[in-house]
Amino acid sequence: MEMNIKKVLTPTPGRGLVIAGPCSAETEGQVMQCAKDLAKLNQVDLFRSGIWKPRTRPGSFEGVGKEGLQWLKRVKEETGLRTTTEVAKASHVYDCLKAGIDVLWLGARTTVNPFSVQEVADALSGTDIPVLIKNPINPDLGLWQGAVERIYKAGITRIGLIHRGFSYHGKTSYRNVPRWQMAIEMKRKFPDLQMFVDNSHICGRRDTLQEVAQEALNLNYDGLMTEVHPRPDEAWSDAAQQITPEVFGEMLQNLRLRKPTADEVEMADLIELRRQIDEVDSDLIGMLGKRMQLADSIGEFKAARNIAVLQSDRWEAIMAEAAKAGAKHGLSEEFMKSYLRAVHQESIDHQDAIVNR
Ligand SMILES: O=C(O)C(=O)C[C@]1(C(=O)O)C=C[C@@H](O)C=C1
Repeated sequence: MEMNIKKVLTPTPGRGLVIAGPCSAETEGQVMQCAKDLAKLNQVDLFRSGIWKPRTRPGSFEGVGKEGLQWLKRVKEETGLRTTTEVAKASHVYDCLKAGIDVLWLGARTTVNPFSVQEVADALSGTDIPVLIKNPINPDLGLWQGAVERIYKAGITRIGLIHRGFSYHGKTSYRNVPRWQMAIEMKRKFPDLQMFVDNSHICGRRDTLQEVAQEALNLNYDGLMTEVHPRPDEAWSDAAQQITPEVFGEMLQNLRLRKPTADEVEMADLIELRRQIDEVDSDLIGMLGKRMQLADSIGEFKAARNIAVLQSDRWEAIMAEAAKAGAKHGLSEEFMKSYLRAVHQESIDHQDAIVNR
């Protein structure tokens, strides 16, 4: 789909874009205090706060509702900070437009549902308010892409992406695993869309916020969305991941913005290193091709003798040996596992084609 996308926020040279504010607007006092403290940092581009909170189970704090929009209006009047909040229904959009909210965002639980996205898109039609779109809860790039397309088709041209990580059933130190490759793929599909990292939802805790924000800047994200609360421990939602404006200010100080690419002088050295990488890649592909030819021969052997393609004991042995060899060369266990799984599947596919002939 041909798109003419514009920036949601205009960057200040030399620093990344910053969206910050409490997870939820709780009281007028809490919102105003947070906004005033953040405004003092002089680095915040947009003040965020949840007014309607989609909670997993009923009974948790579900947001103050419409009343909170007036507090955001006051934030803008008294601090000059532009404001943003989450919308999930047509009525939310109308209320926000009436209250003069500057930017809207679609949450992960909305992006996941095309009916909801379409309802919001229809309500947006005829307006030109910028919209940020969080990734869906599950790692389905199509849903994220679909949400962008629905909002764009409604006539919105200032659209951005928020990477908040994905639900994961296994053991992990993240609240929502980042799966950076999904965001990278989204950037590849939509190079003009600004990309923000929601480090609060990826981490779910305070001590890793900085590390994840830096990782995003290393990957050339445009900025971050972080949850900041004047008294994080007392927050009515997501207390564990919120930090004070002061700690947030320190975090911003410590973040290093990266240049998008090398300048002309640096480029010469980079070109030589890239040439060497191309050579190694070409060798690796040649070796993989050779490996698959051997798998084909084993496939012929098995076809002639009616032997199963999968040989679990042999594969276990290969995995164990390769993990050790990989470690010696500085390759992580995680990388070795996914590399070997891909090789094994390709080998099985090759042999399947032969034994099924
Ligand atoms: O050794 C075999 O029997 C093979 O088929 C080769 C191979 C491999 O690619 O290394 C592929 C499938 C088996 O599960 C185990 C190993």
